[in-house]
Amino acid sequence: MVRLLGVGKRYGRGRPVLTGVDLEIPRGRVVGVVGTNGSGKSTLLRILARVSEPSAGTVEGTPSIGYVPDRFPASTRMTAVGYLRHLGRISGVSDVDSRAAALLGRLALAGGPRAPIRQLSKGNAQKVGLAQALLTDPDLLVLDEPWSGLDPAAHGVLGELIAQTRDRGASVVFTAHDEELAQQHATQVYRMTEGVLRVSAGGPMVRIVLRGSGDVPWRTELVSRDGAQVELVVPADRVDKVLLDALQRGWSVLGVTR
Ligand SMILES: Nc1ncnc2c1ncn2[C@@H]1O[C@H](COP(=O)(O)OP(=O)(O)OP(=O)(O)O)[C@@H](O)[C@H]1O
Repeated sequence: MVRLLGVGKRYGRGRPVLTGVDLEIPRGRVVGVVGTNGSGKSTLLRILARVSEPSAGTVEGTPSIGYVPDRFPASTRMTAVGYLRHLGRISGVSDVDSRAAALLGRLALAGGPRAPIRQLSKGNAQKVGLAQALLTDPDLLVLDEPWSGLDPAAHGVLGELIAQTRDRGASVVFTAHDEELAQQHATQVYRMTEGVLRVSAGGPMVRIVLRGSGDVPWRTELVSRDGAQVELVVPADRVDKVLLDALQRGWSVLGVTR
């Protein structure tokens, strides 16, 4: 349904934020993208949502899109239901009032559907953002860190909404910081490392902390580097190889957490 080929992104004259990203999102799939702060996840999602153009490569496919950015802009004077009604009418949604009320009810929006959006907390504004993205039954639902700011009850509802979207044959792409959470909800999980996207192994992951100097040769596994200390998240079946390789290169192993 959507395919990115060799997608790159650079803001102004800065260093590339995305490099050679190939990604195919077929119908009925849920794709999770994990990675550290600043690795390029939101940039990738903005390109998928068509609110940003890539600097290199191509984006194929023209699905209808529902997009929730990492921070839903909650500056409007409208009420939640008024805002959804307005958007629904622009998009030609026929039963917009009942759909909006049902979505907001399900997400348990604090203050109810007539709550003024400007007065909502981050999590509640996020719920209006989700309702807005789902209102039109899009072919592709793009969710940037949808779990952040949501309370545990809403976590469950979000999981159900993602599964229902998948079950009606649409696709979902989301970002998350927590690999386990991503594996729980996605059919396929990718890891973004400094703008390079790789399939994440999917099996159990192991955290390794090393101390050493010089280049880090395990780029796809790199989570963070703080001076001489490096943290990697490695698929369990690669742990022995990475540890052996690290010791041979003169790194010390500070910790292994399974
Ligand atoms: N509009 C912009 N102009 C210039 N640089 C930008 C812009 N948007 C993002 N960047 C830079 O691109 C890099 C990747 O940012 P991005 O928001 O895509 O990362 P992220 O993985 O989503 O991070 P986080 O987990 O913190 O949300 C960062 O270095 C960021 O500073």
